[in-house]
Amino acid sequence: MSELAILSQAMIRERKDIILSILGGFVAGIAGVVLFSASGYLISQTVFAPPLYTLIVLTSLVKLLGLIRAVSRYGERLYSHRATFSMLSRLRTSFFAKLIPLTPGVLSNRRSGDLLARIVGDVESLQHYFLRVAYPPIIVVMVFLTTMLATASFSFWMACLLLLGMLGTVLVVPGIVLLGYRNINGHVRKQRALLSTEVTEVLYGFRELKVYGQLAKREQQLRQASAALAAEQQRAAGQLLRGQSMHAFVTYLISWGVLALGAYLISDGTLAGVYLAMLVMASLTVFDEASAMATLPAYKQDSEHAAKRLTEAVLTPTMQPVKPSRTLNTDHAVSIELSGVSFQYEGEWRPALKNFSLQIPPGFKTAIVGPSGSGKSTLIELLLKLRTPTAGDLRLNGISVQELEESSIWKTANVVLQQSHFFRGTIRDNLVMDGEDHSDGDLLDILAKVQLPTTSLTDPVYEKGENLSDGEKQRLALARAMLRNGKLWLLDEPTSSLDYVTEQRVLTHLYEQASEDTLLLICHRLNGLEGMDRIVVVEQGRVIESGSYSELMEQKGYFYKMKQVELQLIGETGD
Ligand SMILES: Nc1ncnc2c1ncn2[C@@H]1O[C@H](COP(=O)(O)OP(=O)(O)OP(=O)(O)O)[C@@H](O)[C@H]1O
Repeated sequence: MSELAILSQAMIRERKDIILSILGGFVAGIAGVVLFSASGYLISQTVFAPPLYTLIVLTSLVKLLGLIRAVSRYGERLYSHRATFSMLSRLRTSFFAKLIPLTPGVLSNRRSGDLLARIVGDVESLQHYFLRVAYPPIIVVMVFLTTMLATASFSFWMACLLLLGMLGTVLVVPGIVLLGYRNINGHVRKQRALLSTEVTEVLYGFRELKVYGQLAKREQQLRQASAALAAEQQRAAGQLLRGQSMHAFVTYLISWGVLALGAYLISDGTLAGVYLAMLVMASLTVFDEASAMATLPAYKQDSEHAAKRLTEAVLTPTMQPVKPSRTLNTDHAVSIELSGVSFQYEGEWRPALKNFSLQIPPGFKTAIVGPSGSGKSTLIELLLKLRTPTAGDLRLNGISVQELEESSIWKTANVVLQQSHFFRGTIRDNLVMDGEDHSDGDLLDILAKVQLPTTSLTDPVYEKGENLSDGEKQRLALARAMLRNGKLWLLDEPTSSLDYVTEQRVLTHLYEQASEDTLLLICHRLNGLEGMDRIVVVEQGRVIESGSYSELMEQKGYFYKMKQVELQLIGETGD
């Protein structure tokens, strides 16, 4: 199964521990079988009042086997868990490294509530693959074959009975359980995903649901989803229980078979009676070693499914990232070049950007304006390499973005996105996010520039900045960007929630700081754009006008009309 390739590769890297754990498991299994067989033999021997030394030897052997069994079981657990956790840590880091560049795409393709729960759960599920699926059958078969060989020296038919039991417990019972479990487990997964999505929706949309009177209805749906999941889980547990019962049935059937066959062979004179208890004990113990096989199908299903979903999430062909090898020079203003760029969100019927071309020389200040939904924010996401264009080329300093390491782009860019995230902590924690050292004086200076002069660095910030107004969040996000020393400013409606006066004050400081840098500002308000080197008007993913403020006003095209509408709205008359 190709999805399990990642697990197999991880297992190959831990082969030393794996071999040791298999060896430990085999020795523990065989020691167990011999221990109980020797006990059976010891009990039978006592009937014949053997010499004392025979009893001493047998008792010591039993004790020694007990010790060997315990030590090798410990070794097996130690090495198998060490291998598992090393594999898991490798998988976690490699999966995380693959996921990070794809995060925006992955998150937008799937419902995030389900996705988050799934990713964490799926990686955890993989640990069961080695521990409970891959290596137990190897040990079970090895122990069975060895026991069968030993039994064959007493009776060929008894060895055949054990072979039958091995086929039953290693193949037939797990196969039957797997068939039933596959179907039930699919339902459990579906219900779990549904519940997880419902919970996320209710948590995030709690306020709106309450205001619009939909909370009771959503709670009811949540309860139904939870009950449905519990019912499916119960069915799955029932199926596993059936598997364990079938295993016990086969165990006892074969052990009774061994007893009956032994009795027949004794009466026939082909087997000495003193061996019967030993053979029965061997049969019971060898099946005990195989008890893990009854639950194997559940773990097999879970880990295979987890591996499949993780592979889908990070390695679908369209999302395969190109290996970037170049870095962006962070010392100088950056030039931007877009030629014939198109981009379409997955599942969308129309492209967000169509054959979009634009050249911005280093140090240029460019405003991008246009109606809502025209593709402006998408442009910034492509420049930050958060998404990959479907066609065309984006270049920064003449280097294709595909060839650039994301980290070097992010280091150079001072970014304010439409929605900024704030973390629980203090204002200081939320300002200093790049790990660089900033003195309190610098931080307070920046806060004053973004018109937050009374804010203290130790003021608390709640999760997602719940205790901040939208305007405060925007100013804090601007302060965060202004603390960086990047030479490329990518600002997506950074002041849309501010009043005109505050906006102008903040932007004055920002433009002062960015005087030598390249600046791309997305905005809806058209005031204050006179100072821009270029204004680009975008509509339906295309550039429809481009030029300086005066050029566009002279053209009397789209921008001019937008400006007239704005002037009328704020009470100043247009032409
Ligand atoms: N994550 C997404 N998944 C699917 N479609 C999206 C996604 N984000 C944006 N779109 C679509 O892409 C188009 C361009 O969106 P974009 O956010 O770039 O526009 P915009 O010009 O920045 O809008 P606004 O001014 O309202 O912020 C829109 O039609 C939008 O519906």
